[in-house]
Amino acid sequence: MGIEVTVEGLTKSFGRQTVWEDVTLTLPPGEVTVLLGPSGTGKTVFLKSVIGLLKPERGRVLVDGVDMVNSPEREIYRARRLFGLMFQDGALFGSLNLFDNIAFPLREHTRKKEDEIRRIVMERMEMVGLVGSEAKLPGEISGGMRKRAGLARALVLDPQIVLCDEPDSGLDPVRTSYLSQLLIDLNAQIDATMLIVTHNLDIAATVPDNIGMLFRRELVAFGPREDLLRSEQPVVRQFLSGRRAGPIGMSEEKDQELQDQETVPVEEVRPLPAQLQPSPGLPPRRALQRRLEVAR
Ligand SMILES: Nc1ncnc2c1ncn2[C@@H]1O[C@H](COP(=O)(O)OP(=O)(O)OP(=O)(O)O)[C@@H](O)[C@H]1O
Repeated sequence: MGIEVTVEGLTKSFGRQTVWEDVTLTLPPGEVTVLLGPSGTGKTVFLKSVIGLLKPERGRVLVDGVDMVNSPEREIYRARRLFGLMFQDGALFGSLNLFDNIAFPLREHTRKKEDEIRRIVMERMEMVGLVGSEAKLPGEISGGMRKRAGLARALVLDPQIVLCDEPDSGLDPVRTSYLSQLLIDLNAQIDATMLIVTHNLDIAATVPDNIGMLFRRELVAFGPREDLLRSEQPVVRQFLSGRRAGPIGMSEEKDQELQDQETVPVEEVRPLPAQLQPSPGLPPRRALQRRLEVAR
């Protein structure tokens, strides 16, 4: 089962530049959360802070009793084993074939024998639809395949928390739909807590249980998918509709004067898109069952 991640009063700066401050949120166990925000608002910095690769100046990130900000490095290192991390470009080693890339964390962090490693790698490659491509080099496959390989590699150590940084970047709309389904299917299979950074509005609308949004150095919104998709908050509405009128400008913050001159177009009321369900044959998502139990 996925592990809860609790973020309390987190503040991160680089020199005099505050990236965001006082961020507080909870990622419930096994639930999928999408983190949105204009470019440069610190989404990647947030992921790196959650896993303890960057050190915020204030606040805590609690994971399985370890504070990923303030605990001793040894404990943070141990807790990091609970995470699977998928970077934007798949971050594969160019000289290793897909099998060896995906096997890498197992060879590096465990003492498993080669036949056990083969079993796990093939199982993960099957999950992401890459069986048959074991011998290919990253340079010989498409961007979408590289992303799926990055995802398979993020899964080999049986993570209970999966962090994905823009898993859709560079993918065409059809591949992005497949990726959305893959993320939900993986969640149904492994029940890991997932945090996905994306700019893709279809993913935001159909994949997560929760959505958060960073803007102007703050977490300006966080809540259930349905609430965010229906939100009347100008910055959330603007981002989700992709229009120019609103508080977000080309360089993140728009001049108030300019904003006052804008006429915000009346949006047609669209039905709320349904959340994706696991593919036929897969188990139901346990996180949703847990939510229902809590609501009873
Ligand atoms: N190691 C670092 N040292 C100094 N500044 C950094 C460092 N890493 C990130 N930043 C700054 O922090 C800010 C947030 O960067 P980040 O990459 O997290 O944004 P983002 O929201 O993920 O952007 P995008 O959507 O474009 O990927 C940027 O201004 C960036 O220049």
